[in-house]
Amino acid sequence: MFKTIKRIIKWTGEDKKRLYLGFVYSFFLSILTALPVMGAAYVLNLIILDMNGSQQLSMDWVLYILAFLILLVLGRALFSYLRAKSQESIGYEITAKERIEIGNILKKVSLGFFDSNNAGKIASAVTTDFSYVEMYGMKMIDNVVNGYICTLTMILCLAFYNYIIALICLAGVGLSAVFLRLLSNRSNRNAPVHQEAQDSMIAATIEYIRGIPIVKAFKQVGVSREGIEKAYRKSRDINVKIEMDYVPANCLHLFSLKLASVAVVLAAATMAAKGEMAIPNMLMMLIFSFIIFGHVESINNAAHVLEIIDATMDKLEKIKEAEFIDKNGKELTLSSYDIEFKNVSFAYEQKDVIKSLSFKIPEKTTTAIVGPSGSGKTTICSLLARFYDVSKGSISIGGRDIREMSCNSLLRNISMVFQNVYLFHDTVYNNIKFGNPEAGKEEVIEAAKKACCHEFIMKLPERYQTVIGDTGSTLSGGEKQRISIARAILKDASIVILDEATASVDPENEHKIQGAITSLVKGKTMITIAHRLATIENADQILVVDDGEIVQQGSHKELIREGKIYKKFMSIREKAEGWTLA
Ligand SMILES: Nc1ncnc2c1ncn2[C@@H]1O[C@H](COP(=O)(O)OP(=O)(O)OP(=O)(O)O)[C@@H](O)[C@H]1O
Repeated sequence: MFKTIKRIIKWTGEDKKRLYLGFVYSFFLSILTALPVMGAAYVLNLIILDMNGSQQLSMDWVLYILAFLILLVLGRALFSYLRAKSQESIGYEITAKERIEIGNILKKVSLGFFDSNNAGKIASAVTTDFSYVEMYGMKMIDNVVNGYICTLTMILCLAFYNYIIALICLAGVGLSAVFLRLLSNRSNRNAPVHQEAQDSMIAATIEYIRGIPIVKAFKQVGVSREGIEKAYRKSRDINVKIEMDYVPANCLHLFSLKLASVAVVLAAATMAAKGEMAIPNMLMMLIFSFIIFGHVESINNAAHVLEIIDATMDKLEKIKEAEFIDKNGKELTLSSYDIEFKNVSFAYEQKDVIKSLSFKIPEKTTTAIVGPSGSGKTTICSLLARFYDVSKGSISIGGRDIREMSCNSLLRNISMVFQNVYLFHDTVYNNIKFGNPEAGKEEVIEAAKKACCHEFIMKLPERYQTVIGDTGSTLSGGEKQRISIARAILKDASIVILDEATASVDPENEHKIQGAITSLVKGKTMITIAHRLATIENADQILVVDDGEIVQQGSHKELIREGKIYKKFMSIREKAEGWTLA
């Protein structure tokens, strides 16, 4: 528990001073909590002495004390405010910074990182897990550190009146600390298990929401719900088990505090009965002991949350340790755009996917990559964009190895149009402008016109300011594709990587998409994962990939002459498109 507190304090960085200042306010707060009780006991004592006739009560003196007590209460409110002001916002400020930092890290890691860290794990780390740190981090530090400050101050005040009662309280706090340690150890063991169950639950929820259209289409609602129900049930079972695991240590902790409370009451009452302690002082002791044990009880609650925070910090540190794919990359400006793959091999974890591949793509030419499903076409493009690094060999653009370049300077030269278009939940305008944040309104509209989208955008309710539904759900497939092409046109990069849609679109949309692509690739070096016959036939060069190797390379005519896999592939495409080759 204290290790986690030290860790959180370290994590507060520049705000550490504010945190420490909060501890100082807390110390004064404790004194201001103790003084009114002591003052009240003193006044009560005077009243009793007056009633006994042993001392005359001066009303002026009582009024002074009452005014002083009011001042103390106001002072308490002030220090409470100052403590909250200096400490409570720290958690929110730091987590906001951390979230931004993690967002930046995620942009720079290899895509392989996301294969081993599923979306649920990352999403829960930056949302739910982080909210524990955000909302409870400072509160829990307050509970523990300020709780102990207050406890020790109160015990010192008690010792001033009666050292036996102070010792009983100290013993109660000490004994509870032993059980607190037990509780802390259990929390330490259970927190990662709790988080894992939570990660699976979030991953299952994301999966369920993403899959809803397919589920509806196949009328498989029951089957799809099985996954999330299983994850929810598992989370429930784990949480119940964890709670049960806490019960013994929790009960022992509370029992030790209650036992100490009873001992305080008995000792104070005995002393009062023997006339060794005045009744008001006895009442004051009891109030003090309740305050002390109340603080220690909240430390118990904090122990559990602090262990969850500790596990969260472990998880976030792991994300932060992720290696940047371009850690040695420089900001380079390219002057030519010939692409060369030299003996490139690549494996996803253990699976060899690209095997010693070599080819050249001259600047401003078009290259079509064809091949069976799973042969490695997408992987080749991902390697060129450096979503992953090659395992062997090298890829160069304009004679520079892409590993010398930062991802920013590399991707500045590449536009990508994916088959599965991703549009942000934002306006049409911003979705296009994403291609070039510096672009003005005219340029955005110009790009939209070239990509044949201007017409349909003008028919949308808010035109360019229409907000696109989640992942573009309010637009047709062809419209989404054209918006993504407009985005790429606006980027105006020298290399275009295009994954041609496999799904057939209606002839009008097909025609418009082709028009948009023609505008996009004018004067560029283009690599297409090609499915349409026209694209393949018109390419300057065709690479036929099979099982991660280039099995044929050349122009359409050359490859048809060679026959082999290309001819077979083309005849399948012809049948699909209803063409016949001359
Ligand atoms: N992230 C990944 N992790 C592990 N294996 C992967 C990953 N992505 C692709 N693969 C595997 O690598 C091989 C090549 O995949 P790739 O997507 O490059 O093929 P493709 O030719 O583009 O296929 P398609 O035409 O079906 O899109 C396949 O066997 C695939 O299962």
